[in-house]
Amino acid sequence: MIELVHKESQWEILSQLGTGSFGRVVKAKKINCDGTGIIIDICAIKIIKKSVFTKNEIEILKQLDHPLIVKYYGYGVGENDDNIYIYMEYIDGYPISSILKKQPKNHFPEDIISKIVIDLAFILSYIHGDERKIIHRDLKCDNIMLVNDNSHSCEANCSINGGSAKPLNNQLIESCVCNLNGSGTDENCKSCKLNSRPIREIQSSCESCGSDLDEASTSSLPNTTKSTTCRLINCIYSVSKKIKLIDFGLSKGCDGDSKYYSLVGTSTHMPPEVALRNNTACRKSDIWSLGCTIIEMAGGNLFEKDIHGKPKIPDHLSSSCKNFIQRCLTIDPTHRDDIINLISHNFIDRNRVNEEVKVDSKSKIQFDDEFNEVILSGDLDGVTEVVFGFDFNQPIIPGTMSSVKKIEFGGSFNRELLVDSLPSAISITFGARFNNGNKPLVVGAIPSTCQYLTFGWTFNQTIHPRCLPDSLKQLIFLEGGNFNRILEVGSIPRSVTTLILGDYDQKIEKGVLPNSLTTLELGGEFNYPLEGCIPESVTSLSLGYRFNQPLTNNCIPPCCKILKFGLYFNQDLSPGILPQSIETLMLGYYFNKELVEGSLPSSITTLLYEHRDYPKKVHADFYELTNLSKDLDQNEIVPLTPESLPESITKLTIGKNQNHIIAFNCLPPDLQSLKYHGGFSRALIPRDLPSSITSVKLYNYNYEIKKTSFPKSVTSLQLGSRFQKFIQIQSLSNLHQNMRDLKIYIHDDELDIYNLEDIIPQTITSLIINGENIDLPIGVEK
Ligand SMILES: Nc1ncnc2c1ncn2[C@@H]1O[C@H](COP(=O)(O)OP(=O)(O)OP(=O)(O)O)[C@@H](O)[C@H]1O
Repeated sequence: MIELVHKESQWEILSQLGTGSFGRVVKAKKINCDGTGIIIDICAIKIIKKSVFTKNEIEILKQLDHPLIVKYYGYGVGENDDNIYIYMEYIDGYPISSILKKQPKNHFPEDIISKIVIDLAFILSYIHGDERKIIHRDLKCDNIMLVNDNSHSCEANCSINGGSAKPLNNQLIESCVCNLNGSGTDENCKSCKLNSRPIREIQSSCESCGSDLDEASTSSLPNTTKSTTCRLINCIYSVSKKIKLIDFGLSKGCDGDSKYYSLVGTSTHMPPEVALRNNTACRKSDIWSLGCTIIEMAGGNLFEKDIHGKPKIPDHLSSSCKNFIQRCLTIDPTHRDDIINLISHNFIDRNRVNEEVKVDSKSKIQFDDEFNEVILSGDLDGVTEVVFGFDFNQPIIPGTMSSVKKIEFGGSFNRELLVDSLPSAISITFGARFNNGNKPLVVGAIPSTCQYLTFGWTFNQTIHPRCLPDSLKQLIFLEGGNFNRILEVGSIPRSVTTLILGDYDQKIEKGVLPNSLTTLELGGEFNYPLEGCIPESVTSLSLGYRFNQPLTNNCIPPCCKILKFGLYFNQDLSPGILPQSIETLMLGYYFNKELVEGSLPSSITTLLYEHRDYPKKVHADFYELTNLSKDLDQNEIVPLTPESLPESITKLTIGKNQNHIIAFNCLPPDLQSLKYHGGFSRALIPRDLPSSITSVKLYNYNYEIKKTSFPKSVTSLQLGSRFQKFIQIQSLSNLHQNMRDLKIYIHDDELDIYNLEDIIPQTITSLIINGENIDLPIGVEK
């Protein structure tokens, strides 16, 4: 790393941007470029005392190059002082925590929260990704800057409200240079026009239109220049569409999911595993902080905790937003979603579509199921989202839906889609009976704006090359649907990243699937060799229940991370067949081949073994399957052995086949989560489970629980299932003191909760019995 000498004479300090616990940040201009290597003009400089400086922040920053992350330029050692100067991109904007303070009720509207969360999800997936493996460790509103993009003006926005618009001017609210010693603004400074205004305080009036931002305060501005609707966040959001993440001072690189013990971060946003220093902190610790950051943006009080120690989720949020937060706030990090899972959560997905859809207008029309009249010109002017009910089956006349960006048809619609009938649609979803009036789609019927296209069960028309637009990102033929036409090269546009081919039952020729694909699901019936047909770009591949073809070298794409086989797959997995990129592997119920050492790549962290999925069509075959499983002779079962499970596995799910017994004392050494649908043939003994394990689900275990049955690391336990009730209830009192979450299934007639009062350990903070949440402590109402 090149270490420069920071010469004060070369820099003109323009203003102070902020202070933090490690130092201060200033905006500065390079006035003398003399070959020091720094070529940027204006930048932000973080000034830190050498005594508290670690190279950590710069080691991390130099690995990052992302439009939503502050850019790092270099660092210098003070020529005449004992400071370190970190040169970074100057971000013209505000920390969103400051903007929040000026929002009514200190919260952002949910649509703005969702935009910020989408950006944060992209940032986290970038830093957490395997190429970088970086944990930020201090995610919070203070460290997220809302960027003010001066290339636009909010003049139009403000003048609508009668304001005297002027461009946003950041200089106005930065503190005077007299404050550069970091001691706070100098009230006596003659040149300081801002007097003792706190550093980077956001004004209480909108800078753009002068309107009062605080409803309660009285403004000296005449009424004519006041805008009641213009709020700073709206002004900024109308001119800026992005955030930037700053402050990597506490960040850490992690190898794989290496753990850490240090107590770092901000207490309000700190995940339990960091507070407990129990060495389970990992990339998912940022996910907890993400949940807290959303609560912060939604005006929640992070000090208000529920009985599990989780911050309370504000009531006013939508159910999908609440669910998203709940998933971030899962106590046990092994059960907490990672960012890849969260990106496909409907809070992000729905809003990602909506963000693109609701560019200008807010209007949505949902018709009743009985509505079935022709839409005439002018009926839907300005409407951006239309949802038709079940009965609607009228032709769409070109010119009647010019503003519609998102459209969903109900079950009956089966009219031919005419060219230009949906000229601006971004998302189109057809219902169950749609088959384009039983004619092939013509070029232009699906508009060149369309990015998300879903066909229902009936659709089965040839898709001619170039018939679908190059704008398309996601193409879905529903599972169990009829679509089964041979796809030609060019049928699937080169822009598509997600393709779900419902029940497709055709061989796929080389080159048919474009290289843009990252997610591919080949439906239930598909059972053809994969060789050459799956593009190398695919990172998530799901094969349907019927697939059972031998795998050849390189037939699985080399960067594939998620690989799912369905029910019937039972082919040799010789070492090297599966690429070293796979992190999640699902092997179906009938998989019964020997797994030798190296069969499963050592990149796997999650293994679902003997998985039994229930796609619609499988129901028809259910009896066939049940009989087959009965026919399996115990001797024919190939057991899992310690050699067959790579040490990298942290999550293991084993299916229902009771004969698949593994040597428990040889489970992978870092295993964190075990879900076992089968039954044990003996009681657990102390060395059965590794001491890394935190979550155990035993769907069919009926031995007495001993004090040593579970290692002290286990904090979450499920005993029994709906079909296999747990009967050794008295022995639950032997559960150790670290146990927090307990889920049990017992016979209803044994269920007198108050009898459990003396049995369930007091340390349990979450108790679910037969699917019901039980209020704790038990017996309080007695
Ligand atoms: N690149 C930048 N451009 C503009 N302003 C910045 C930049 N970096 C930091 N700031 C401002 O300076 C403040 C302090 O920066 P930062 O959070 O990086 O410092 P810190 O000493 O690490 O703080 P903390 O106490 O949160 O760890 C930020 O809240 C922000 O307002």
